[in-house]
Amino acid sequence: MAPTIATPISTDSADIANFVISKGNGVKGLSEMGLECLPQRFIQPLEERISFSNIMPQESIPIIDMSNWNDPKVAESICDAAETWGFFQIINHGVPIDALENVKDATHLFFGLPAEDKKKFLKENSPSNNVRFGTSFTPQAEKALEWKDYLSLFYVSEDEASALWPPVCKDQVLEYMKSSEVVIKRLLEVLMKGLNVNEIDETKESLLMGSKRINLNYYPICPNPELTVGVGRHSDVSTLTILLQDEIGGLYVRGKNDSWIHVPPISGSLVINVGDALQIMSNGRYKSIEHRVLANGSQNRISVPIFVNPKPCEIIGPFPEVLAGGEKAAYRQVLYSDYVKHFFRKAHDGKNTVEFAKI
Ligand SMILES: CC(C)(COP(=O)(O)OP(=O)(O)OC[C@H]1O[C@@H](n2cnc3c(N)ncnc32)[C@H](O)[C@@H]1OP(=O)(O)O)[C@@H](O)C(=O)NCCC(=O)NCCSC(=O)/C=C/c1ccc(O)c(O)c1
Ligand SMILES: O=C(O)CCC(=O)C(=O)O
Ligand SMILES: [Fe+2]
Repeated sequence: MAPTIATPISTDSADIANFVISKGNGVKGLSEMGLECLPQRFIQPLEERISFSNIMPQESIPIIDMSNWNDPKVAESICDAAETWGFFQIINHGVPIDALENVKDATHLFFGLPAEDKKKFLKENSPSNNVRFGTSFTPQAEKALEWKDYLSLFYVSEDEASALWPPVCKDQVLEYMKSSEVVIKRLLEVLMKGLNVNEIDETKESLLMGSKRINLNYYPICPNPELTVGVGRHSDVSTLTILLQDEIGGLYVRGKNDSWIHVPPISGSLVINVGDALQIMSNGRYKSIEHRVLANGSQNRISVPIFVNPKPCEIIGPFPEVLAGGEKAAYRQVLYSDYVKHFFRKAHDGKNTVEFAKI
């Protein structure tokens, strides 16, 4: 008789949720048990799984060389990309390659920690609301969980980060955030000029980039990648998102007519996307486009998005400069922290978040 292999958990949904979410093992813990089948809790309805017939392999989001960022042609391509695609990649952006490599290494270091160490940063144990380790986006609101673990860090100050962020990654994350400040400002300046906003004064700075959140995402090898997702369809609630991905790939952006376009990894590049806050402030000129991430059956993937956001206490709405020519406001004035709470209280649901602010 074949020996029975003791499994550390049953496949019962409650046991799986306890092991993954409450015990701090994450989906990485499940993946490393060598499961042969995806547990039921992660199986997405058919319509949420990526069908390869809708993927456009010949299409690509723009790739913009930032070395001559003062060149009006570069500015034009940035504004065009933000209007037409909502997504683009930048190369020669000035963020040192070492800073990118170090933050990717640090992401692997954090997720490589034993569950007991990562558990200290679960919502219920974390020393601060600004530091959170978790699995999936909103497990309490989701019918099917996403195959993703994350560490989410809301930046308040260097001192707070030094005191509270996980020691294995905090220096590298802070260095990456600091070294990306220049390119973030340049992008916002260019995008604002395209809206007739010629100066980012203190008020505009707080509206556009008054807060930042950085997530370290870990997508472990999945036993049945075709049945689940790494991240479900959503648009970001940020002003702009600056995303660093590794060499694995798997991010898809919504194209025309229900199609999906892959964002191929380009060594040293950064993916930039418009978030809902910028869509609202530009009165719909710049678009926050739906995107999602596939699970992978053979490789572990990481990504590191920086969400550049309005300050939570700011009231956002279409800029007066955009409405000056008589254009009608498509969005009402909303308190940004109300907008974010609305986003965090529901499962990912494509482009629906922005309905909250529509007139
Ligand atoms: C977000 C709020 C408003 C929440 O504050 P507060 O009211 O004190 O409550 P809270 O208990 O911290 O969180 C409220 C809920 O949001 C959820 N939440 C908070 N932070 C996160 C997070 N990082 N990831 C997932 N859920 C979160 C919590 O689970 C809470 O749910 P519940 O416990 O009420 O059921 C506050 O922290 C704030 O104002 N932050 C500043 C602005 C900000 O952070 N903006 C976020 C931009 S992030 C952004 O653009 C995208 C993030 C994202 C994340 C995962 C993905 O998978 C993804 O695709 C995208
Ligand atoms: O992992 C990625 O490539 C994208 C993740 C994402 O969309 C997000 O965290 O908001
Ligand atoms: Fe996103």
